[in-house]
Amino acid sequence: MLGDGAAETEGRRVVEFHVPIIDISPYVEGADAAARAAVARQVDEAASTVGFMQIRGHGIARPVLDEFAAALDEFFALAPATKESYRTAVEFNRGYSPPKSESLSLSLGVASATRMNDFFEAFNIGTTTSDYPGLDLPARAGYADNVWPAELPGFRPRVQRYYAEAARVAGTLTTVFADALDLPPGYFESFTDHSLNVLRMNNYALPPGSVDLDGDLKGMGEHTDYGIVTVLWADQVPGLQVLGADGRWHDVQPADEALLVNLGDVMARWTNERWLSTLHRVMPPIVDGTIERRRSAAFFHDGNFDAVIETLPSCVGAGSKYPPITVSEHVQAKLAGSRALQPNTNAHREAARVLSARD
Ligand SMILES: O=C(O)CCC(=O)C(=O)O
Ligand SMILES: [Fe+2]
Repeated sequence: MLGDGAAETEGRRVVEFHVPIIDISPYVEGADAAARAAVARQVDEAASTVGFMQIRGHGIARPVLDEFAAALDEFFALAPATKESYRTAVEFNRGYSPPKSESLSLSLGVASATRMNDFFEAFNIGTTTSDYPGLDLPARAGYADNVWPAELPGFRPRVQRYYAEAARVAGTLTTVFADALDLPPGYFESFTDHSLNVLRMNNYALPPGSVDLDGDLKGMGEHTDYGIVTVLWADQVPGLQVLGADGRWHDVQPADEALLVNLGDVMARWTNERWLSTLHRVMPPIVDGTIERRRSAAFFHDGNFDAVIETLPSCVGAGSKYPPITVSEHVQAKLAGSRALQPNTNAHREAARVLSARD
């Protein structure tokens, strides 16, 4: 029996849109099996119905988050020409991305009317070849060197501190996922022991009066994240919208002390869409006719570049919806869309969902 407000569409329960808050401290603190199992059940429910959740009890100390936010402010306050000097070649997802230099909807092969209407600016860091000296990982497959702003000596240690914490939380989440999917403990370790990770720090800000709010302007175009799981820190300012199973966009803001978590395409492929790689976007947060500044930082845990992703045996059911693919092949196709503006022709399932969304 389905409860009030629930219905069934194509075999999937459609529940009223809600991003649940889940306390993951039983996993962070190593509590007993029963407490962990209760967390895994909540994660399975959220992953199967919305693909987004909020986590508390993640163990990231308040000062680490505050220092990280302060570092982000310092970087984005630099002069435009200084920030520009930290751009890297488009094939490397590193350094500075100025406003309107990327188009996230092209990562799905969906062209927007003006193409370049994503006004976010970003600074990216990620896993590098030198993090795994024994493995000889290819820079071109996503392990490019980081760049750091020389003007701000305090930026690097504060960002790296948060990055390490976000990586720890992502690792804990994959432990929860193995339990939630009834897989052997540590199942995902061999797919993530030299994981492509990227931290994208986003700044959504345009000087008052500098914009024509023509309805096509977006903070960040609609997209699904590419990898296994994303840990998202965000200001409590409106802007983020998530596509619900009802085909409508819903506003989402993090609760106090919570981080948002959403699943990416690799997880949807592994689970044959038992779990969702949910579409989301950022609309301009307009307050009193002006765009209100908003910051976020997405930590993408994508998996080893050479990991082959094929449907988990427990999720094959009536047949796989996706052929096997390596993490690198998938991520590079998506990045070619968003950063090099070559529409991704291999994302039919997600593109169809964007085009059918009711605004
Ligand atoms: O700014 C946000 O809340 C979302 C950012 C996002 O979706 C991304 O960086 O992939
Ligand atoms: Fe995203």
